[in-house]
Amino acid sequence: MAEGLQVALICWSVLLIGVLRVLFRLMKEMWLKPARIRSVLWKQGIRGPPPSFIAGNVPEMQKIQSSNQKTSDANHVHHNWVPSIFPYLQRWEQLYGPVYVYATGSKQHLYVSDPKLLKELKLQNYMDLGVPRYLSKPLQPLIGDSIIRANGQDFAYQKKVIAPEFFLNKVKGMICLMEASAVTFLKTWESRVLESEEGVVDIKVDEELKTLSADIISRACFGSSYSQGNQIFAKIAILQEALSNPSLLFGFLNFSLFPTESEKKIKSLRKEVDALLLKLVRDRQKESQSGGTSEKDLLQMILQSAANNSTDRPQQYMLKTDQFILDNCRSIYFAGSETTALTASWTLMLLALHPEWQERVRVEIAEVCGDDDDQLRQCLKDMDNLSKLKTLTMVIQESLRLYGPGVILAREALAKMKLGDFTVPEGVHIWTLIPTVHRDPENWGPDANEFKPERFANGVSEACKYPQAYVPFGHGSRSCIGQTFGMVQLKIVLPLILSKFSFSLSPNYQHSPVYKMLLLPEHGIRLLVRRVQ
Ligand code: HEM
Repeated sequence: MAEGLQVALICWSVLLIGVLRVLFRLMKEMWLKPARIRSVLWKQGIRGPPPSFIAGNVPEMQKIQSSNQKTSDANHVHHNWVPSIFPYLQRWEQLYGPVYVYATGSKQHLYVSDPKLLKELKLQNYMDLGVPRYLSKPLQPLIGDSIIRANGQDFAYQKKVIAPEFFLNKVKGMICLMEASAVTFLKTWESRVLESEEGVVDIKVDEELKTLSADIISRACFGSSYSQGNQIFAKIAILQEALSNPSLLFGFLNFSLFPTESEKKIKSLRKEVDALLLKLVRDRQKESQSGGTSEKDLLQMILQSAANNSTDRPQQYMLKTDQFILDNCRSIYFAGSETTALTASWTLMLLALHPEWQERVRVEIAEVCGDDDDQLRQCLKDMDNLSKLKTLTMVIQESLRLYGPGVILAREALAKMKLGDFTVPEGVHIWTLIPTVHRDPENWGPDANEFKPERFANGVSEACKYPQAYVPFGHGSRSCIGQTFGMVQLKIVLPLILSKFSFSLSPNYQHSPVYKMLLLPEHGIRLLVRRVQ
């Protein structure tokens, strides 16, 4: 009997110790650690909205968001739409200045829009500063463990393998495919305009340019197998849509014990995509082994590069070359396709609003490349001619300032680090809202919310006081690896479009930029398209 009591006592004690340990761990993660981080930041003079226990500032964020009525005036397109997407970030910036701290649950975030600190952020080493793990985890079905999600040594390895495939010398080799794809695409617009009664058609240009951009990236990735690539990318686009939930940003997701319908759909789409991609990879490997491929597309380059760099490959990729390739193919489509299409679409919307700039760009294209269609096509294949398109470059730069598709720069301090005079504890997430820094009147002047491409006449360094705060492609070691590819694509596609068509806003256009991982036009960009006289 006494023995039984003893055993029961031991069991209860073990259970109690277990429960206490779990409680202590929860307390540490939910309260002590966040409180310590906040106190470190607080002692350095960094303030912010007071968080509540467990939820942090989430209730306040939801309250500000829901009280923020979206004003959309169909007759007036205003470029200061920023308060409508993250109103709390703006409100807190007004209250606490360009550097402040806030919390979502136990996660501590440092908001930074001070240009001097942006410069410091740019200089940080990738070992100290990476992409937030909680943020990239839900995107795993899309980006896997690719370069977009990798941190530390893993990131360094992936960047070494992939980034060189997007250097200028490689992009030069892709100009012909960009041009060919755009010319084929524009034939459909030509016949629609021709067949219309009054020579004008109302087109949702963002939807259609998305198809063009996907076709270009598919040709760049898969060469002659691009039509299979297009099918795969169409499925990836659905996957991306299924994952685009803005609340991912702050990690306050709905928790469910069982997989939801949407999670099941995401899983099965991912399986389908990977099976199709793997077939392409296998076919290519077989062709290579039989010495039968002369393809120089991205898939081939990544296959070769992955093989050549196998000695310094991190352990987790030793047995997973296939996974490495699949993850990066999905990621390149995700990062490169819609971003470029959106930039082209917002640029056309701005040019539709500003016919004088539309005409200036058209005149420049004629001056550099001549009026004839064939002449233009030849001219655009020469990189030197692309760099002569100064007015077009200014227009694209201004469009990226006001409507850059990338909205958030997010980082996580992977170790305790120095940021200017501040010490940032490990685990802090650092945020910059790109459209806010692109509209800072202190940096850009009182006309910061106006479309004025002339501000870029002498380059970015002369356009504003702090050029480091112009970040449409991000900054530092994590900046966009596809910047050259994207810019070259825009400088080929836009001249081909503008030399043939003129644009004005459709009466059906409703100006409503929204955030869904990228800056999207909620109701599409509807423009009236006519043949240039
Ligand atoms: C106009 C077009 C584009 C814009 C505005 C754009 C913008 C951006 C931005 C803002 C980032 C985040 C950078 C940061 O956090 O500092 C990024 C990252 C990235 N972009 Fe782009 N991008 C464009 C086109 C492309 C293209 C064409 C590709 C590939 C073909 C590409 C591939 C990537 C990749 C792989 C990353 C992740 C880099 C990393 O995590 O280190 N992007 N891009």
